[in-house]
Amino acid sequence: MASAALTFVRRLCWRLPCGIRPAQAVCVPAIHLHMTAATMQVSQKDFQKAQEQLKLLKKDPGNEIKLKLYALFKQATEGPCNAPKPGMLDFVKKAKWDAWNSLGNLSQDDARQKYAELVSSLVSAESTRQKKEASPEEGRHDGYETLIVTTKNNITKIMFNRPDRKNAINHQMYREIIKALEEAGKNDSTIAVITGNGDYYSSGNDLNNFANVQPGEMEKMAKDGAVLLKDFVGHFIDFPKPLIAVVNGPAIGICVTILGLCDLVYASDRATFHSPFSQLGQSPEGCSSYLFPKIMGLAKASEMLLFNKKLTAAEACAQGLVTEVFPDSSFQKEVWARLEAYASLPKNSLAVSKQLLRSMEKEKLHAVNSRECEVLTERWLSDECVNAIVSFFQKKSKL
Ligand SMILES: CCC/C=C/C(=O)SCCNC(=O)CCNC(=O)[C@H](O)C(C)(C)COP(=O)([O-])OP(=O)([O-])OC[C@H]1O[C@@H](n2cnc3c(N)ncnc32)[C@H](O)[C@@H]1OP(=O)([O-])[O-]
Repeated sequence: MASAALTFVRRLCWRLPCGIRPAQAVCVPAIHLHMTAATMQVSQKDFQKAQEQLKLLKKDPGNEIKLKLYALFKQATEGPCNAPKPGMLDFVKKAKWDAWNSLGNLSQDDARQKYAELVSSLVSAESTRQKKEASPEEGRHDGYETLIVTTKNNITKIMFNRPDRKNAINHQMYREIIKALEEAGKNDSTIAVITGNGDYYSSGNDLNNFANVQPGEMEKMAKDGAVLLKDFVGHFIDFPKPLIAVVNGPAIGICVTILGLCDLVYASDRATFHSPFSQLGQSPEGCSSYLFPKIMGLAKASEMLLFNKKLTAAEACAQGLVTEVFPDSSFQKEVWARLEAYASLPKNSLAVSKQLLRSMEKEKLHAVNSRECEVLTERWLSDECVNAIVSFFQKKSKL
């Protein structure tokens, strides 16, 4: 059962990003009769230009936008949805049909207009992003695709940088975080800071990590995943300098549990803390099964780790997981001013003091990490876990 369901996930993941290519996949039929020749010409020209521009986009705009484009294209070229509704189990066709059908009686002229506007906003967002990337931030480290890593004013900042995926952590990002921690541990910086780019801190493990699994390779996927996770958490346990989490928005799963291994956690009042392991058929990691009861007491830890309770920033602070909460409007300014002051303190004194606070627990934490990864290896092969992931990809469940 588990393997059949994952095969389905693989099919969906392959088809959703590539399957909806509005400008390329659907040919443009004859122009509409109810418009005047002049409006028709201008609108049709813009519409065709938009289709050409769409093909030139370098970055995948994501399934939601692709569905919108698909729907507007169909409406613009064929009018209101007249196709028969696909069966419930044909998820991709159903998502496309729903998007088209949701446009109701929008006129073809308006659909063309909206299509052109949407493409224009995507083109301009891409051009802004490219300009930003062309003038790299001072002190930026090379060699990262999923992170922005900089060292400035004695601070190495490791920023999750997949904002269009809510900073979900894919395999590449796990490996890059490991590399960034190794660099930050050895370089001249006094402290290291982890934060997120965009509205989320991170939505946790990227569920696509489970998607591209061939039938018969599930056990290998689970074992390899556990090896990577153990190494990832191990680098947090062994990190030699003060490590500070700047939680700019909602945090989910693995990026919540590893907060217990950070030395300070500063949070915006927009942040939330959610570790929905049983909901996903999984189990706690990041040493949270040991550290959360120590930090907040067994009763509160159980509410979070067994029963998926999502905490507000204020609740997380009251329970000791977060050091201090700041209003979102002044969050970056206040926190970075404070961090710059900390980073001017004597570097070696901070490092040895951190070791005094943490070193007695290190052996225990590595043992907990190993055990948590063993349990997760089994969980990832369970029907409970596979069904939860399939359900996410069917868009039936969001947290
Ligand atoms: C390894 C050890 C064990 C780990 C444990 C954990 O971390 S457990 C915790 C595991 N984490 C979860 O279970 C969280 C699952 N995610 C969610 O429940 C929701 O996405 C949300 C509540 C985070 C944001 O809802 P929203 O309506 O504000 O935004 P949106 O949904 O439109 O998101 C934009 C795009 O990003 C995509 N994307 C986002 N996160 C993930 C992800 N983790 N994975 C993959 N994709 C993800 C999303 O599909 C969408 O893509 P599309 O359609 O444009 O191609």
